[in-house]
Parts: sequence; C-alpha cells; structure tokens
Amino acid sequence: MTKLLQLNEVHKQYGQDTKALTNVNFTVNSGEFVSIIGPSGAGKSTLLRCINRMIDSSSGDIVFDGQNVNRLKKSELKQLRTRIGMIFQHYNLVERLSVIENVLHGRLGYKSTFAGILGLYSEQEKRQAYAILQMLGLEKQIYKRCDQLSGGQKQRVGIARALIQDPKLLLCDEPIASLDPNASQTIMEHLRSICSSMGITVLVNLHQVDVALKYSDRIIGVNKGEIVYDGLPAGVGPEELQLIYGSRLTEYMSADGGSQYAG
Ligand SMILES: Nc1ncnc2c1ncn2[C@@H]1O[C@H](COP(=O)(O)OP(=O)(O)OP(=O)(O)O)[C@@H](O)[C@H]1O
Repeated sequence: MTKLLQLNEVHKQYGQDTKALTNVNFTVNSGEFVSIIGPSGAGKSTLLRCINRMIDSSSGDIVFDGQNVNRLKKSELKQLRTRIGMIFQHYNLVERLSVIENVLHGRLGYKSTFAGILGLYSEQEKRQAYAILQMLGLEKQIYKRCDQLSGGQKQRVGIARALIQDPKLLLCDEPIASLDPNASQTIMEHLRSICSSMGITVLVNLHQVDVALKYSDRIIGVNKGEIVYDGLPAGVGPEELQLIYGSRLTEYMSADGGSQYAG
C-alpha cells in the first residue's frame, strides 16, 4: 500500500481561544475510502480544509504525495490543488453557466490566467468532460444552466469538475448534507465507485453515521478537535459512538435508518 497523505501533530487554533484541531495524526493510503464523522463543531471541515491549504494549520506537518503542504509557495500550491479535488455541501458552481462550462472550470488549475479568462479548452478536455458527465449520468444535461438542475444533479456536476482535474485525492465536505435520501445514495455510490474503479482516494466528512459505516473502508471519529476513533467501520459500536458523539448521537442518524447503532 502506498502512503498518500500523512498528518503529524496537526493543530489549528482560530483566534485566541478556539482550538479546532488538537494533535491530529493519521495516514491515508492510496485507494482508501475514509469517512470523518463527529458532531457539529468537532473540526471536520477545518481538518479537510487544512489538507489543501484553504485554511492554514497552526502547527504540524501535512504531507501529501511526498510534499509538505504547509511549506509550499503560491505557485506550488496551485499545482498541488490540481491533484486534490474538492466537493462542497453547497456545490460551489457558477449557477448561470452551463454544466459543461462548470466542469471545464476544473481544468483552470492547469492553465495560465490568460487561457483561463478566455475559456480556452482543448478538444481533448471537452471530450474528457463529456465522458465524465456520461459516467455520472448527466449527458442529457450538458448544455443546461446549473440553476436549472436538482441538488443531486448539481452535486454530480461538482464531482465531474473535481474529476476532470485528474486528482489523486477527493476531499468531500458534507457532500450529501443538502440532499434527499435518494440523491444522497446516488452520490455516495458514485463516490464509492470512483474510489474502487478509478483508484482515487476519498476523504469525506459525513453527518450521518449509518451512511459512513455503509460506504467506508475506514472511519475517523473526531470529537472537540481530537481523533477519538480510527479504524474499521465494523469496530464502531455503541461505546465508540458514545466517545465520538456523546449524548448527541441520535441527531446523527439518517431519518430512514441507523437505529441499530443507537446503542
Ligand atoms: N473561521 C473561523 N473562525 C473562528 N472559528 C471557527 C472558524 N471556522 C470554524 N471555527 C470553529 O472551529 C470549530 C470547528 O469548526 P468546523 O467547522 O471545522 O467543525 P465541523 O465539525 O466541520 O462542524 P459542522 O459539522 O457543523 O460543519 C468550531 O468551534 C467552530 O466554531
């Protein structure tokens, strides 16, 4: 197994008093599907955003694909971000643009500012965008404006935009938190298959415990900025859930399932 990502003694403090991450240590191997779970405010988003330097950690090392992320200069950071795709709860699409235009935006990290502003994309890039959209079941929507899509379709556009970067790692920050159960299932199945068949490593923050347990190879449980569980989904029982969520566990079960984990 190849080590893709390693966090060593990572801390993040906002201002004087908010310790969002305390002594976070873990390693992710290539091809793993890892879910990060924990109550609201536990530090899950902060953790993901420190990995691609959307947020700077306060101390510690984050090594991705052999590079210490915290030491990269601006130009190196742009290059790093082409290898890390990010998927957001609220999709972060340009709503007035078409599906294909949004997907092609995923190539901007490879272009000069000039080519990017002019929207100069090669035939190869357009073909790749089409193939990815087809794989995600959006081939009929490619010229539709994104503001005409459902939430689930928008999230698939977000996934397509990340995939066209040719990433080694996908960071997914609450990708299903705004979706209904059917759309959530579709998105989770796509993410799982992107990991299994394309070999892309997936690190996903999830609110719903049962969804995390169903789709992941591994679970990282976070409480108040500290990792309190790191292991197989099968090892997550009532005691571990108590450790991760305390008394708030029932808030984190999907409406249609998961009662077997409530202890
Ligand atoms: N920009 C910021 N400035 C100050 N404090 C922040 C900032 N962003 C997050 N925090 C605080 O850091 C802690 C961790 O927040 P974070 O958003 O990472 O948690 P989370 O587990 O992702 O929560 P949620 O599930 O609600 O999104 C919280 O106490 C939060 O209030």
